Amino acid sequence: MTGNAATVLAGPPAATAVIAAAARQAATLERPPHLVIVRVGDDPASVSYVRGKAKKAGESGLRSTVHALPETTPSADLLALVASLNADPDVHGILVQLPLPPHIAEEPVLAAIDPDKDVDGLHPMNIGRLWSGRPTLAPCTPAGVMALLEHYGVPVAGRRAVIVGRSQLVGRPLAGLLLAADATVTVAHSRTRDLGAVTREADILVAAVGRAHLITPDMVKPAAVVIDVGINRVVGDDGKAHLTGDVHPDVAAVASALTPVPGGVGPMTVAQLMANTVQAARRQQSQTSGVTGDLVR
Ligand SMILES: Nc1nc(=O)c2c([nH]1)NC[C@@H]1CN(c3ccc(C(=O)N[C@@H](CCC(=O)O)C(=O)O)cc3)C=[N+]21
Repeated sequence: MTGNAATVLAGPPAATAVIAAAARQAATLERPPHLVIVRVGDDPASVSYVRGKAKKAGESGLRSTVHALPETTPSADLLALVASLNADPDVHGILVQLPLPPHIAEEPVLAAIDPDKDVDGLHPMNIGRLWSGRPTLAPCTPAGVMALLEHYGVPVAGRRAVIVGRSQLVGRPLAGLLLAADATVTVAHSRTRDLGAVTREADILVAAVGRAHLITPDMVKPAAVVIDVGINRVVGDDGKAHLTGDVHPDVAAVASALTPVPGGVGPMTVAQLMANTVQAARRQQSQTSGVTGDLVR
C-alpha cells in the first residue's frame, strides 16, 4: 500500500450543487421540464442507469417518463417513437440510452432527435456546435467532468490536458469542451505509441477507455489532477463483483487530486443530464412565449 497524497474529488457534493442550480431554474418555468428516456432491451447496466436517472429527475423537480422497448424492437419503430417525441410540445428532453441492440444502427437514431431536445448532445448538429466553440447541449459525462473541475477550482486555461480514449460519448466531446476552456488538449488512444510518455505530459489527465487500472503511477506527472471516467465491473478477491476505474489506486500517491469510482464522474453525468434538460426546457418555453433563449455553457 502506498500513501494517499491525492485530494479526493468526490462527485456527490459537486453533483448536488449542479442539481440545486438546475432545480432553481426549473422552478422559474411555467411547466416542469419533462425528460423522456428511451431504453431498448434489458441490458442490466442500462436498466440500472436509467432507473438512477429517472429517480434523480424526480428529486430535481423534473418530470420524467421512461419508454422501455423490447430487445427485438425494429429500428423503424424506434425512429417513429423519436419522431412522435420530437413533435410533442410537452417533451423537452429526449435521451436514447446506449448501447442499442446490434440490429439498430445508432447514428440514424441519434440524428433523428430534434437537436433542441437532444439532452445527450450526440446529434451531429450539437457535435458541430461544440467543435466550433458555440453554445450547445454538451454530452452529459464530458460536461459533468467540466462541472467537476469547476466545482473544485481546478484551473484549465493554458494547462495541458491529456484524454485517454476517443469515444463519441466521452473522449471526443471532452476534447472539444477542454479546448473551448483554453486547455492544450491531446487525445491518446489504443494506437498511441508510448502512452506513458504522452500521459506524463498531463497537468489534467482523463482516463476514459474502460480498461481497469490501465493508468499506473509511472504514467502520471507528480501533482497532476487525474479524472477517472472508467466504470469497470470486476470480480474482487472477495469473489464479489464491484466497480473500479481506469486508474490504478496507487496513482493517489502521485497525483494531487483524483476522482473515485464509484462516486466521482458517474454522479456528475446524471446531474448534468438534469441541467441539460432544464436548459432545453428553458429554451423551448421561452421560444413559445416569444423571448429569445440563449443556450449558455
Ligand atoms: N445515451 C446515453 N447517454 C449516457 O449518458 C449514457 C449512455 N447512453 N449509456 C451508458 C453511459 C454510462 N452512463 C453512466 C451514468 C451514470 C453513472 C453513475 O451514476 N455511476 C455511479 C455508480 C453506478 C453503479 O453503481 O452502477 C458512480 O460512478 O458512482 C455511470 C454511468 C451514462 N451513459
